[in-house]
Amino acid sequence: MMGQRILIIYTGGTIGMKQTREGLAPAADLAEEIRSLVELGPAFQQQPPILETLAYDPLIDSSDMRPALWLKLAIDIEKRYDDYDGFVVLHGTDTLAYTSSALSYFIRRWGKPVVVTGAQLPFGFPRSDARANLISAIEVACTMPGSLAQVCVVFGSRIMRGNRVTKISARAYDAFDSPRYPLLGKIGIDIEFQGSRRLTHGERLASRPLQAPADDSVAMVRLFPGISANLFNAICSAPSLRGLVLEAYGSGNAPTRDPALMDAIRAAVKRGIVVLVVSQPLDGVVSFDRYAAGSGLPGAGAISGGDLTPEAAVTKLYYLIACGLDAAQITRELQRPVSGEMSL
Ligand SMILES: NC(=O)C[C@H](N)C(=O)O
Repeated sequence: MMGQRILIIYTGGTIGMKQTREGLAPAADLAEEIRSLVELGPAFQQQPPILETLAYDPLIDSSDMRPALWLKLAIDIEKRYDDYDGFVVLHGTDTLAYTSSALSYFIRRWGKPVVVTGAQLPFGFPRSDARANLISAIEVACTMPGSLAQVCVVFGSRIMRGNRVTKISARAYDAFDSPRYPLLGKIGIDIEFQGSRRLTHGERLASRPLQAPADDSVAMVRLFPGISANLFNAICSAPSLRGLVLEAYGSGNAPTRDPALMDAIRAAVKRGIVVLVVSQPLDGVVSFDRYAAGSGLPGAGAISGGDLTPEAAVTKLYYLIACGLDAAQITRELQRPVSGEMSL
């Protein structure tokens, strides 16, 4: 029997960086290192996987990631979907949670693992996590049970649903967590999958052609004590704005004693801007009826994002815009999951 065929797409990030005078910067020779990778886990001793690589040009620090690139990544994977058993995406950690969320929506074929990973230290550095993360990602791509196959993030000791992760550390090797949803599995001496985290896909939108969404069609605002209607109006006056993620306090609370702010939100919604509310705490869920202070936002026409992470919320808005939906359709689609990103 042949080994699994895995395509490794290298987008950049610390995992393949080299030291330059300006600091760490992406370098191209990681693809060579991957090809010569022999130190694969026990799962491969009998049947080594067939690894192929696709390196992007230019390689980027993930701070340069853009919505159009999510679409390109999704198309690159979809085009090759039948040729491989699984996909590994090597990505910088800074915006990895956005990309893994975006891929869970933008890739509209299901049934194969798409594993996103990266590293906190470059491949060649002593004590780097790059090799371990890469090998774990390949092993997960080869062995993930079909019933569990989805866009996931493998990093440090955790296997997580792609649209549930958030970066929690710029220093620890366990840089990501899935605070609002259980892990898909754990990486220790063995890789242990949690078989019950099966995913049901919303297939409704899969036939709609995707257009790269404009960068400035989505914005994100985090509430803070002192936030003013003026500031909110200034952001919402951008003519291209279609959707706004509002990071509210706790279970969706906002300063309801500031009628000007609530009026500004109401006016934005009236102009066709979809306002999607998520919760600021790592382990937060929007539940507007818990506090009186939670009544302001739905009263102004904002929509609950439930337990969506901010990353999954922003990318979902971009995705629904990429599907060509209008404000009423976007509002409707936000109430249900596309790809397991929210609990109902
Ligand atoms: N650890 C990393 O990969 C950070 C890097 N700045 C990136 O996101 O590309």
